Amino acid sequence: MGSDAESLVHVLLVSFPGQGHVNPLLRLGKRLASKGLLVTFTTPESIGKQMRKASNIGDEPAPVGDGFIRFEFFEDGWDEDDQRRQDLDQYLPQLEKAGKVLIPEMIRRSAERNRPVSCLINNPFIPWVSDVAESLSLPSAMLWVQSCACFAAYYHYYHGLVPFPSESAMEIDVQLPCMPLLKHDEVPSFLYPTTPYPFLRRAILGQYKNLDKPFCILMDTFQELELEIIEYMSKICPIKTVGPLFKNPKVPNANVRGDFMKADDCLGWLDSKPAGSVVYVSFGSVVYLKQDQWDEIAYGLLNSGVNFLWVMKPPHKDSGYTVLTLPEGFLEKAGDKGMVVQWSPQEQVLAHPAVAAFVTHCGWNSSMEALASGMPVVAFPQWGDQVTDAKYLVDVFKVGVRMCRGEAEDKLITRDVVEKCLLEATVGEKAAEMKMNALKWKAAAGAAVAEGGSSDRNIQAFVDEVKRRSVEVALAKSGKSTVVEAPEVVKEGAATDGKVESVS
Ligand SMILES: O=c1ccn([C@@H]2O[C@H](COP(=O)(O)OP(=O)(O)O)[C@@H](O)[C@H]2O)c(=O)[nH]1
Ligand SMILES: O=C(/C=C/c1ccccc1)O[C@@H]1O[C@H](CO)[C@@H](O)[C@H](O)[C@H]1O
Repeated sequence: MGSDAESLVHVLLVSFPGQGHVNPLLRLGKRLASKGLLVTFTTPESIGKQMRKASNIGDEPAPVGDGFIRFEFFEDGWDEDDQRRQDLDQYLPQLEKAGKVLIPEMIRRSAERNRPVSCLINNPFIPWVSDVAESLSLPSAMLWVQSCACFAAYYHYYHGLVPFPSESAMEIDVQLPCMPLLKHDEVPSFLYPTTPYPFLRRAILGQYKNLDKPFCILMDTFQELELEIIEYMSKICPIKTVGPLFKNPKVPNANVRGDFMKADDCLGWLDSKPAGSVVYVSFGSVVYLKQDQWDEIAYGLLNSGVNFLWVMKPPHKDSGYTVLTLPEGFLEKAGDKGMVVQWSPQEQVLAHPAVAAFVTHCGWNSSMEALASGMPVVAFPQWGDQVTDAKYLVDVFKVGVRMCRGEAEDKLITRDVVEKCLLEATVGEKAAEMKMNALKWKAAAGAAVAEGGSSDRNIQAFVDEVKRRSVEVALAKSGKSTVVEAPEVVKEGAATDGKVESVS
């Protein structure tokens, strides 16, 4: 490593190995690096292998703006093809067991190589990272990768602050402070008593047990988007909004990516299509539909006559899902009107002028990417935060039409409904209105991350705080007492009124 990188304050980012977790944490990493930090990004080697294969991840730190980002993966202690990784109730404890040994070792090695770690940052599902930080007397922060509205919903559920659907009252609506009334099926669906995904509820709520440990909760949203609930929750928790993280105005650095699969080339095909003529269809990295629903979407696309780019990702080999197929003759009937890929360069697709609307499962990354790209959506939520995101996209942000309600609905959405929604989102008055709203959000998102915008100021304040704490950590480790008057100004000696003291 060059001496430049060694002189920088070093933060370690630890990610749960899911695409929807890696993407925002890596984007945060790039943003922090661009502001002059050395960032190490880590996640289990099982995913590290895929990331190396899909993207150009080298062994050397990559320069990003004023700083650097590097990757170092860790073994989770299971064989490469262990199927238990698909079962979170088994995998999360294993990850914790391995991580609690290997992350401190990684930090020790770093210190030996003259780049001591000053702060740890994790994303949900792996709250033990804050315990590791605490055990090493290091500060920690957490990046929440969903909306602030969902953060608030889980918070109120965890602390029993308002009634949620329960076995005795399944269909009650939920009123949270500073939020619109959520119908029972607009509450994050892992909180339903009947959810088939209780392991995901446990995984998410695990973070709330440790919520007092991180000194800062970073969020991939922006103040102007969720103003009231952000202000409300900021009085309870140390929240800093830093989104949309995928927009890095100063240093796009497209070379550092965290895709688990190489994206298929579809941009040339999009280039050949007229402006605003294509519908982009993708359900993220985890959701896998049933074959009959897939068929209805296929016919809905054909019948609507729109051009379409459809992501049909292969299921994980251990997921137990059967590989989906397209109806017989589908591709021939679609001809040049349609393209089907296994994985797309989604950020670029959403920014492409040929794309008119996005049929999405409403994962938070996809939702933010759509909003920040000025892209209207057809909301097709399946579970978890997606049902709440869909409510916001359609009723609050007013950039979408609703194609379904999600987990509690449990019914087949027919080809006629699919066709109707596609047309509603692409032609006519409503489509124009949604596009106008989406463009307003795009401008607001751009302003939030531009120099001096709300998210940029928050990132800068966070970086300053990490730097300030890094001096305290270094002095504490060297056995000296410190007084900090202002960020980056450190004096040895006794504390006086209004000043922060830290003693080793
Ligand atoms: O073909 C695809 C599908 C998805 N994504 C990216 O994968 C992430 C999916 O995250 P999201 O929260 O939307 O859904 P999840 O996969 O976590 O359900 C987003 O950043 C997308 O841009 C992509 O790059 N190409
Ligand atoms: O990433 C996940 C879930 C991963 C998982 C599930 C089961 C077994 C192994 C891994 O969920 C997505 O997270 C996003 C960020 O929290 C969220 O916005 C999406 O809606 C989820 O699909």
